[in-house]
Amino acid sequence: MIVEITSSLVACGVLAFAHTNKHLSWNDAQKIQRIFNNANLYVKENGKQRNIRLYTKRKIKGGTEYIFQLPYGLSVKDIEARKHVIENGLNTKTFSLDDLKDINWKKDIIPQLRALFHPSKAQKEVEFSFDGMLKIKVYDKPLPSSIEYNDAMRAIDWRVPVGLNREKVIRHDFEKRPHIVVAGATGFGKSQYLKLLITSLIQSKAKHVTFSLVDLKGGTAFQRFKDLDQTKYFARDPSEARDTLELVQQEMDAKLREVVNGGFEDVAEAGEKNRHFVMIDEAADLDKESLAIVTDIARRGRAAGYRLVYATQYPTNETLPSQVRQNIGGRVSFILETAAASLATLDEKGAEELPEIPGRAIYKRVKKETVQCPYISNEQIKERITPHVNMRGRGKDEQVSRTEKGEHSFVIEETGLSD
Ligand SMILES: Nc1ncnc2c1ncn2[C@@H]1O[C@H](COP(=O)(O)OP(=O)(O)OP(=O)(O)O)[C@@H](O)[C@H]1O
Repeated sequence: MIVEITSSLVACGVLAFAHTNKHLSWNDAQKIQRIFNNANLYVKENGKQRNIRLYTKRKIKGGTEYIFQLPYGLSVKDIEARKHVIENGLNTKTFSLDDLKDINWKKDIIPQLRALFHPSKAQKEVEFSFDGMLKIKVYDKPLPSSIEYNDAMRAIDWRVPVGLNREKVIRHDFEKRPHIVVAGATGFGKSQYLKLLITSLIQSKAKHVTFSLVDLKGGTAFQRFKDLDQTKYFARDPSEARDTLELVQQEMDAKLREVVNGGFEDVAEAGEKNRHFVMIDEAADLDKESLAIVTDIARRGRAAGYRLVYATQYPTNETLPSQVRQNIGGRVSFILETAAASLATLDEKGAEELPEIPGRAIYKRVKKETVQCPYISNEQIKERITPHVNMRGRGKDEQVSRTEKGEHSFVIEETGLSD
């Protein structure tokens, strides 16, 4: 009897509270408009405040898309920079009258009310796009925090997986955009992503891909790939890196001459199938001479079939010179420590606001999107690359040589890499 009276009193209290505080039952479109207003995302025209206006909404997989009209003068970039404010607002601990229908009034009400306010209920994520109208996708659940790699995600031709959004695998096309930057604070998935890149290229283009691997983290990231048939150069300190890059530059020059002398614009037109990937992990540790060569590869590599993958934990205007940035068609950024680092990588803020989840990244070509990079285990890598590991006794016609200073660097005569 006492329990029933208490329950009824609490229920009346909750209903009265919800009724007098109508904002608690606002839908997401209303909340978004309110958040825009409070975050100064509006314009003033002839002394009047102009806000975003809801045009329509529609259900999408995992959430709802709201389509708004933007007032003249409100910039999409400004809105994107406040993504975290909008997400926080949508996830502020509130409940709607709808939530009350799940309450069992015959049971103890207090724990059920507590559960309603529990933060785990608040996990909405938003994504923006603009095509004349501002589209805000509100997802009820966040992207998975870990996705295991499987072969359905593999590279297709030179289109290499970057990660998954909520609908599909997003791939980077190295034929359309020959170079990428990979940036991220330590421990959030750069090396893991480079390993995925190499493995998936081996899976799709074993006969046509060549690697020059520059691993300035002491050889740890690329170690398992150094004996691949496809690995031509392997360097693990700044001096070996310089030697390697000089050799790569000479070869690139020769290839360019060949292409031009053949009367072609680039390797694609010349029908050349091979591509040479120069991958550098911790590019900030390159010396000045090496950085100049990397800049040259970024500038002239496309036509010669040379592809640059430039990874760094410290993206700044010095480590990412403007000539490199101008020629980079794709950027993959894991969480970064500062807005300045995000600006240096993506030309805009935002990577500093990513959740602290390894593998969570912003991928930017022209537009950007948030993805979860698949996780590939060392066992999975081994399984896929072992047939390509160059073992003595396999009777291959190979020759290991060393660059002048690089005791561990080697050159394998290119055999079996082309048709
Ligand atoms: N895509 C991913 N999915 C799930 N976990 C991941 C992913 N990428 C990385 N991790 C986890 O984070 C750890 C660190 O990743 P990784 O070595 O790639 O970081 P990093 O950015 O290269 O760091 P550092 O610059 O210090 O070497 C991995 O050992 C793994 O446990």
